Amino acid sequence: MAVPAENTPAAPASAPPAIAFEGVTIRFATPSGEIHTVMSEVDLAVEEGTFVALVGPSGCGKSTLLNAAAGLLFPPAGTVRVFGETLTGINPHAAYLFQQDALLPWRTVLDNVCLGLTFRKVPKARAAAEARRWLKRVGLAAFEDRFPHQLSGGMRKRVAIAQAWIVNPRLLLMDEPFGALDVQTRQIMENELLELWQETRKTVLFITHDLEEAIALADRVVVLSTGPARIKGDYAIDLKRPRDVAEIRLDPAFNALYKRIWADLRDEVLKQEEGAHGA
Ligand SMILES: Nc1ncnc2c1ncn2[C@@H]1O[C@H](COP(=O)(O)OP(=O)(O)OP(=O)(O)O)[C@@H](O)[C@H]1O
Repeated sequence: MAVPAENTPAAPASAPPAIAFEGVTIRFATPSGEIHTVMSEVDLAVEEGTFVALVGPSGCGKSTLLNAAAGLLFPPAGTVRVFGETLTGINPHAAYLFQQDALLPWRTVLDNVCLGLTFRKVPKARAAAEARRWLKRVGLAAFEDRFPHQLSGGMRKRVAIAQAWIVNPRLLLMDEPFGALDVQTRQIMENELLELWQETRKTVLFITHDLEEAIALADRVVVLSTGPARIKGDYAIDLKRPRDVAEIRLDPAFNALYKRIWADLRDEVLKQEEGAHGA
């Protein structure tokens, strides 16, 4: 049975959240010069080691929130804290995975996976050895000399995952990382991500349009309202782990959670649709 996240035991006072948005407001100027408030006074704390999924209607500000967590944009009001420290530049603890992978097309798979270590001045031989270890871990040991265009979508995603994990980030920011994959590949990748997460227990903030994916993967699903975004709902997902994303969908508790969260999300999606059609 799901309980609201606010009813779950609090983390020890000594451990600050991995990421905390405190009263975060974000505005953009529109081309006509008007100010568009994307989110207003958002408070959200993500405890270290948890997997949190963010869902919300299209355009409500999910990616914007992730960009604020990455230190790619700074809110005019409110604070973003990372492991207790106010974020004032690029988040040094975070790795970012986008829907479109950001592999360099002119570099081999091995060189792409090495990138983060190379930037950190890790000696070449050590970086290559570590990259090979990661390529083995994601099942791509035989593909290190390939270029990204010679890989399938799922394989490119595995390279991107190895690229992110190799630098041992404390926080993974994932913006619909599997959105562009076919259904079967997506399920395989979701299970691989869960396996890796289970081993490493990194903090994950994961955006998805797909509520089923959110429930199957996460410890907690946060629903954002249509703009200006605020936290509409916050649900603890206490389904058993380890999980298989296909099997967990058959669990009656999964269905019950889906119904509850969808009731929240559906209202916001309808409001967004009405707004988009000028109702
Ligand atoms: N750099 C920017 N300048 C101006 N407006 C922006 C900028 N970035 C985002 N926006 C606006 O902020 C709002 C939220 O965008 P965002 O991409 O965060 O939404 P989202 O929930 O991730 O959308 P989707 O689910 O469709 O990917 C949108 O109205 C978008 O047009």
